[in-house]
Amino acid sequence: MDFLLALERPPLVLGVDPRPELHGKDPLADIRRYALEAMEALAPGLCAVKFQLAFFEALGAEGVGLLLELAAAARVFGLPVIFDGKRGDVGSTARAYAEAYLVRFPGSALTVNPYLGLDALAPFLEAARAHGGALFVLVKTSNPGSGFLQDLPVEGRPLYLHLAEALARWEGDGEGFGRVGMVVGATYPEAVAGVRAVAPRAPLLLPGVGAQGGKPLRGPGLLNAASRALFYPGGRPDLEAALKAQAELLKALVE
Ligand SMILES: O=C(O)c1cc(=O)[nH]c(=O)n1[C@@H]1O[C@H](COP(=O)(O)O)[C@@H](O)[C@H]1O
Repeated sequence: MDFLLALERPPLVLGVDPRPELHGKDPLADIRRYALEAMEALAPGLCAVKFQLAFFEALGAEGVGLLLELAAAARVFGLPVIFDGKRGDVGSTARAYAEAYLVRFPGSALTVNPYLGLDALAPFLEAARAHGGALFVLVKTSNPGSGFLQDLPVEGRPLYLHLAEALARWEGDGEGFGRVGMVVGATYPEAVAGVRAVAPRAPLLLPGVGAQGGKPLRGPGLLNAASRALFYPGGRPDLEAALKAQAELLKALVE
C-alpha cells in the first residue's frame, strides 16, 4: 500500500499515544486490546494512524514490540501508518533511521526534523521514494514556544516559510501530491495557509486538533491529527466516545 493513498481517504489521523496509567492492572495487554479495537472501529473514517514512538519506547522492550505489532495490524485494517519519531541526523545515521521505518515498513511515513539541513533529509526521501512512503518534515510545530526559532524573521518572512519553500522546491514541479510532506500545527491556522501557499503539492500533517486547542481544517492534502481527543476522549479509553468524537470531527471536515 502506497502512503499517498492516504490522501484519498477521510482527512483524519488517529494518534495512538498509549498511556499505561489509564489501562488498569495489565496495561500492555489492555493497550494492545484497545488500540486494535479502536483502529478497527475508526478505520473507515481515517486516512492514517500515527504512532508516537516515545510512548511505546517508554514502555520498554515490550512496548517497542507492541508498536511493531500494531503497525502491522494497521495494514490489515487498510490504514497507512505514520511513525512519529521526529528523526534527523547526519546522512549515514539518517539512512539507518530510514531503514528502520521506511524500508522495513514499506508504504509508511515518518516525521523528520530538518534542523541538520536538506542533505540530512535526503536519505529519508530516497527511502520514501523507493518504498512508496512519505516524510513529514517539522515546519511549524503546534507548541506555544515554536516561534522562538521557527518564526525568526529572515528577509522579512518567518524562517518556517523559507523552510517550506525550500522543501517544495526540493520536491519539484509535477502533478498531484508529493512525498515531502510537512508538519504544521493545527494550533496555527494562519501558518497552515501560509505554508500551503508556498507548497501546493505537500501533504500537510496538522497535529494539535482537540487537546491542544486546534480546530480541524479543511482543504486538499490537509491531514488533521488528534491523539488524546480521539484515542482517550474524556481522558480514558472509551470506544463509544471515540466513535462519537470521530463523527464530530468528520462532520467539520467532510460535510
Ligand atoms: O509530529 C507530530 O505529530 C507533532 C508535531 C507537532 O507540532 N505537535 C504535536 O503535538 N505533534 C504530535 O502530535 C500528537 C499530539 O497529541 P494530542 O495533543 O494528544 O492530540 C503527539 O503525538 C505529538 O507528539
